[in-house]
Amino acid sequence: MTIQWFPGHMAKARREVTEKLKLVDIIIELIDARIPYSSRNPMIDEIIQHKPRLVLLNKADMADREATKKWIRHFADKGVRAIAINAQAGEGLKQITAASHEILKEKFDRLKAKGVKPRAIRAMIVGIPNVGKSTLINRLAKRNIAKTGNTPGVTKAQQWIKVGKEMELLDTPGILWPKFEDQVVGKKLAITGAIKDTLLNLHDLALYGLKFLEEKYPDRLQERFKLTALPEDPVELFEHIGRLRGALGGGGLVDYDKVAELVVREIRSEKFGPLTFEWPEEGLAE
Ligand SMILES: Nc1nc2c(ncn2[C@@H]2O[C@H](COP(=O)(O)OP(=O)(O)OP(=O)(O)O)[C@@H](O)[C@H]2O)c(=O)[nH]1
Repeated sequence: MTIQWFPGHMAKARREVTEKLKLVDIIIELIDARIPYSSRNPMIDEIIQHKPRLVLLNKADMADREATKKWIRHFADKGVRAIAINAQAGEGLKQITAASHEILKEKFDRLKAKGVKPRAIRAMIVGIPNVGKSTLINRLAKRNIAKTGNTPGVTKAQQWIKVGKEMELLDTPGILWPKFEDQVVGKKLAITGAIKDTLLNLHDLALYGLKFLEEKYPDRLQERFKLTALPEDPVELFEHIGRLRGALGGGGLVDYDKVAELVVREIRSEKFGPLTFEWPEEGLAE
């Protein structure tokens, strides 16, 4: 689903998350393992304040394992617990309750010392659109609950979903807006499919993807497009791919639109294997 984010929507989304903060012990922040920086809401720290949090690197099946390990260490260095999961296949989900327990241990021990009866941990999932919030909620609930495509601003009665005996989850996730200002962030969101019907020029996006592959995964690029060498000129690369794949138009000329479409589609559908588009050592501004 695509949401056009206007200032009013952002204020409303923020307000909704802020209100629900009071109901929960912990925030489960869902991000995309392929773009852990770009898939975070730009104001997340400000919004959730000092509320304990667990970061889930979702879609880890589509990300570079090495990068995911590094990101987990990177978060740990900042004192934030992060876990890699695949919400679609239900992988890594057992760790969620265990990690939440650890994060909240002190708080719950304090309550216990005060004589408060032990209770389940209350949690809420937050994240930008398309990061996998509904998929995860359904997985954790073991049934179909969250409608994919909740729009911020549409309030309904809160319900709690039991996740085993030890956790309760708000049935509606907090949907927060993505980063917009930075063009490269926009490209990363588009190339991973977080923004589908992209306003970005498809040629630009394909070029970005090819350049990224050339820099980070040159072997995979060469292999897939049967390249003996990587051409300097992107036009040459487009020509080569077009002829190889028969992406031709009138007069047998290479159709650049078709090539761009093909490149973006193949990157999104993992034809180049699992890819991570940003690494912690790049020192992206936090
Ligand atoms: N490969 C892979 N795909 C996933 C994973 N989690 C979710 N997806 C897919 O990502 C897409 C978006 O998932 P949703 O659960 O609808 O995302 P959402 O965050 O609820 O999206 P909004 O409702 O727009 O806020 C769907 O096509 C899911 O099947 C995962 O771990 N791995």
